[in-house]
Amino acid sequence: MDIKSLIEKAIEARERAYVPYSNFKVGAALLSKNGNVYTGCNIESASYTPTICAERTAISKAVSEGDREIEAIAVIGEIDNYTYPCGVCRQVIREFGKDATLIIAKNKDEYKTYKLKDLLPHSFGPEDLQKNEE
Ligand SMILES: O=c1ccn([C@H]2C[C@H](O)[C@@H](CO)O2)c(=O)[nH]1
Ligand SMILES: [Zn+2]
Repeated sequence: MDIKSLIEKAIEARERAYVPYSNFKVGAALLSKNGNVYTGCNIESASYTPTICAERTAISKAVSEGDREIEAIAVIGEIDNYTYPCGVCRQVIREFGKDATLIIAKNKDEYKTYKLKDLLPHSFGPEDLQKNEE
């Protein structure tokens, strides 16, 4: 799965966003270390708080299928603008993809790539809790 194909899957998922409140569609496509792709869109709620971002929808699909390791995740929000994952999503990506690559796309041809650690420096993660158990 190349980067462009992953972005195209994120764009397709974006079309399925359920966003009656913000009208801001976001799509994500997660490539697992096993080579599987899981897509996600944001899903809003009339009571607002239960809203789930596109990234976490994709991660929930992967993890609930037993695929726990993120190789890369592509994200696209507003077309022709870069939309970066919110802080909550960065933390959830951290849980399953300490070394993940984030692909932030404007459209199918223009994107930037980052390592999770550069978007969430000095992060707290599962290993930090395990140290406590020793
Ligand atoms: O990276 C992001 C940023 C925002 N949203 C969603 C949440 C909400 O539905 C809408 C506006 O914040 O965009 C995502 O899905 N991913
Ligand atoms: Zn988010």
